[in-house]
Amino acid sequence: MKLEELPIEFEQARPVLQTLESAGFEAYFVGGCVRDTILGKPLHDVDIATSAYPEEVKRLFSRTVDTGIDHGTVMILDHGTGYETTTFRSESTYTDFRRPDEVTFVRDLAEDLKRRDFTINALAMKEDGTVIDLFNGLADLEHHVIRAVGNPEERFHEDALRMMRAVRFASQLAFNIEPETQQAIKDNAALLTKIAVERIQVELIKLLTGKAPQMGWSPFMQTNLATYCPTFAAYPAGLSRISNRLTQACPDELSAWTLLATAFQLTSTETAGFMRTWKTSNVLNQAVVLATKAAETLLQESLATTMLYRTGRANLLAANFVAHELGAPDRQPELEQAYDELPIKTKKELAITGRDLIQTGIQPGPQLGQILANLEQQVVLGQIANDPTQLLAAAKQTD
Ligand SMILES: Nc1ccn([C@@H]2O[C@H](COP(=O)(O)OP(=O)(O)OP(=O)(O)O)[C@@H](O)[C@H]2O)c(=O)n1
Ligand SMILES: [Mg+2]
Repeated sequence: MKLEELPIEFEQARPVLQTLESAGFEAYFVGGCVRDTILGKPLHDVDIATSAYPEEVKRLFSRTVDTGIDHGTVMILDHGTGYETTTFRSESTYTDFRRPDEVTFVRDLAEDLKRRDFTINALAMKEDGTVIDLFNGLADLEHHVIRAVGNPEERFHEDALRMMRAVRFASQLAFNIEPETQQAIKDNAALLTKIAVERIQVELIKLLTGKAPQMGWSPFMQTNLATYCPTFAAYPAGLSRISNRLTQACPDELSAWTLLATAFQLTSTETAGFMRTWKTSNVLNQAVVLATKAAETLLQESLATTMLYRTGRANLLAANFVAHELGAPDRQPELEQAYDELPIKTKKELAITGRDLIQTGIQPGPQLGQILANLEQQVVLGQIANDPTQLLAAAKQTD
């Protein structure tokens, strides 16, 4: 197969391949960029593999950075925004189910491709668009199949995260996992416990935000990968709820986490602990706690004005998505309207500050905080205008 018209990203990287080739080396585009081009999907990074050893690559270009030199990866900055170029590798034994014990550089493309995870990811492309397909990746792309390269068991022993990659690609591409590959995941699912939670998390979120989430979620459940994800084994009912209900891609990471916490029926404290186990950022954790609370409320009743205010716009949208997926009516337009009509959106917008109150003679302290909080609530509820004169008068009355 030869692709006649290549996306602009390849055109820009072409001089890198040409330089390597004129020096007598082989060089190819590899991995996700080839797969996504054939699928007609937009590219996010262009990876290059070459027979040149790292030192040889560095001699051929004037500006390079050793981004992963031990693994053979050099960043070439001579053209465009920079291209990661990795020397063909053949990896030996894997004792920890994560990384090879040692990396051996080789001159042969086939050696490199046969240690890659799935046939659709083991395609290489020359700079002229010729596709090298040693493992029938093109047929699998055409038939929408995720199949391990060679022996699936070996591939999952090399890196157990690949089992999560299988289910996330199934969701992102709406592909089916080939039965032997799926069976090998089931047989080896427990190896997931060897993998860092940060790496699992990335794949889990890609699964939930993928365009066909059930195509990933269903093998994720059937192979027991779900049970070996941190914390998940404690929530069988919540997991089934997602299996039975989820139909749409989560619009973002916030919605994905909110979906999990809501389906698992976590309290705010439990949600915060759950997110800490998954090692997500504090900013995201706080948002998920608020959105989960709102989603749980939306599943029972409508949201009070103070809750709209406390939750915030982005968290409300996530809460509505999740509540809707889990069976509540879609209230997005009315929630957005109600939120946009709030007289103020944050405390910062309140027309007076603590300092203003102190200037009128109110003593600093907890009582002042309480007065301010009451005024804030009254403004949110539309009981008083957000006007300094009126707010100060009301403050004096309560003092
Ligand atoms: N555990 C892994 C991770 C990556 N790869 C190989 O390295 C390539 C690039 O990896 P990565 O960028 O992580 O994945 P992509 O397939 O490019 O997918 P994405 O679109 O998410 O970047 C993959 O295509 C695959 O050939 C692999 O064999 N095993
Ligand atoms: Mg990639």
